[in-house]
Amino acid sequence: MLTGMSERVLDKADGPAGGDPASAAGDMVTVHQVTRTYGRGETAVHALREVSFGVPRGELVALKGRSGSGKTTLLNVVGGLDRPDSGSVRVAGTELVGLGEKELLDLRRDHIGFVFQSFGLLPVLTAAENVGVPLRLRRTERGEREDRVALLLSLVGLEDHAAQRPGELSGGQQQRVAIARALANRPSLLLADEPTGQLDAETGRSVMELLRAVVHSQSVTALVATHDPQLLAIADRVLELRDGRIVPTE
Ligand SMILES: Nc1ncnc2c1ncn2[C@@H]1O[C@H](COP(=O)(O)OP(=O)(O)OP(=O)(O)O)[C@@H](O)[C@H]1O
Repeated sequence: MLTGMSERVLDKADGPAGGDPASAAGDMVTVHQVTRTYGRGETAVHALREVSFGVPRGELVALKGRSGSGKTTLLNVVGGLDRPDSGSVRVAGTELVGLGEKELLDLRRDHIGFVFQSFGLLPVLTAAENVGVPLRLRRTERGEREDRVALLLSLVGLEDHAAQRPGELSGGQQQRVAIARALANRPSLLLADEPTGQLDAETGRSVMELLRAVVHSQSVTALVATHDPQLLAIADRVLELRDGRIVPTE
C-alpha cells in the first residue's frame, strides 16, 4: 500500500526544508480578494474575481470547476508564475505580491513543487536524471543527490525503473516521476494542474492516492486542480471555482 510505503521510506527528518516560515497552525496558502483580468474593455476576461481562501498546512485541497473557470490561473498566481491585478497571496508566510522576479524564482525553488497534466519530463533523460534535475540546479553534491533521487523513486514505487526514459514508461509511471521530481527540493507546497488528466481512471486514482500519501507522510500541502469527480473524494477538502469566483460546495 502506498501510504505504508511512503511512511517507511521517508521519516520525519525528511520534511520540508528551509525552516518553517509560516506558523505551524497557520495556512500554507492564504489568498485574499485576488482578481486577475486578461485584456480590457469589452473583450476583458475576468479569470479570477475577488477570490479568497486558505489552504491549511498538511492538507490536500482539490480545486474543481468547469473548463475556463479559473483553476489554472489560480494555480499560476499561487505559484508565483502569474501576478494578480489586485489582492494578496501568501505562501509559507511570504507575501508574493510585490516580489521581484528573482525573489519569486527563489520562493518557487525553495518552497513550491509543480506537477502538470503533461508530466513535463525531459525525454532524453532517465527517470533518475529527471528527478535529479532540481537538485543539479541547486548544485547539490553528487552523493547526496543520488541518495535523494533513490529515496524519491522508491517513494513513488519506481526504484526498478530508474534507468528508463519517459518514452519507455507508462503514463502513470511518468506522472510518478514528475511527482518525485516536484518533491526533490523538499517543497512545503505542491501545486498540481490536472495531474491525472491524461491517465485512465484507474491509473489516475492511483496517482491521486500517491499524492495523498505524499502529503500525509511528508507534511507537504497540496493544491490540486481537477475536474475528475471521482478524484475529489480523495481530497481533504474541495474548493469550487465558477466563472472566476469561489462558490460554496454542497
Ligand atoms: N493568457 C491568457 N490570456 C487571455 N485569457 C486567458 C489567459 N489565460 C487564461 N485566460 C482565460 O481565463 C479564463 C480562465 O482560464 P483558466 O485556464 O484559468 O481556466 P481553467 O479552469 O484552468 O480551465 P481548464 O480546466 O480548461 O484548464 C478562461 O476564460 C481563459 O480563456
